[in-house]
Amino acid sequence: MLSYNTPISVNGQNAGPAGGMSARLPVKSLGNNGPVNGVSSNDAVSGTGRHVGKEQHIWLVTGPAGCGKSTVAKHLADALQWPYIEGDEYHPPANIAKMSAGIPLTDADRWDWLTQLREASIKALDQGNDGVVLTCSALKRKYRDVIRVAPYFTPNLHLHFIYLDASEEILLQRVLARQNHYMGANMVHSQFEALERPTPAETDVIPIDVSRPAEMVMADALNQVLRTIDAIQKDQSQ
Ligand SMILES: Nc1ncnc2c1ncn2[C@@H]1O[C@H](COP(=O)(O)OP(=O)(O)OP(=O)(O)O)[C@@H](O)[C@H]1O
Ligand SMILES: O=C(O)[C@H](O)[C@@H](O)[C@H](O)[C@H](O)CO
Repeated sequence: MLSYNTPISVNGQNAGPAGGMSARLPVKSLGNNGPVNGVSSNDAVSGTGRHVGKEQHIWLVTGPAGCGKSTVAKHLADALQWPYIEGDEYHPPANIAKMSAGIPLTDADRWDWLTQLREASIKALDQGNDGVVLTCSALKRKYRDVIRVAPYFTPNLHLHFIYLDASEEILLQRVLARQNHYMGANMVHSQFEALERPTPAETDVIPIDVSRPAEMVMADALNQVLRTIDAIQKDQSQ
């Protein structure tokens, strides 16, 4: 029986770094809904945006608290003019209360949140966007597998993860320096305890070293995204 504790094999989603970076945005018709927090459904077009032969992309920016998910995801969404979904905004109040109190979330606390994020990204694509960028810690392999269900039965939908990699010490410094956030520095260690770094077998994950300055990280992430999309476009046109 398939359970959330059983990693699902990933087939054919080769989103790893690829050659042929384009100087232009590689997507022919970029969606123009602009960055939004909390994508609402649009019944008039729901279901008509997908399955029409164009390539669509979900980019999930992942990593522990303070690694720079929001910073990178906003940059990508702005550059690509795609909707931006902030994963933290989808946590139920009970999860926020727990994290604010310094209590790490459990698997049970995260399942519905992950499913909602997956559904929200699909809604954004149903609205006709060519892609969507979302943030989600996705600390464990089985959490990433929940999102990996999104492109099932939809060959033109491509799911990619960016994993923002830095040491616990660096993230502790960044969270300590941050003001007015429910996730306190006391939570950073528990994030690393839960973390299962993506392995090379997870070929849909692009790791990015975020010990570097933010501008360098954002530029690297955008380059990797453009190269990956470009490679897929070329592959499809052959
Ligand atoms: N490469 C970087 N170098 C230095 N500081 C950074 C870098 N990236 C992000 N920051 C800063 O680190 C802090 C955390 O960044 P950000 O909020 O983007 O992380 P996050 O992963 O979304 O955090 P959380 O999941 O806890 O909401 C912010 O103050 C941000 O300005
Ligand atoms: O899975 C989790 O434990 C949570 O998603 C956290 O990672 C926070 O929501 C996020 O990082 C904000 O600090």
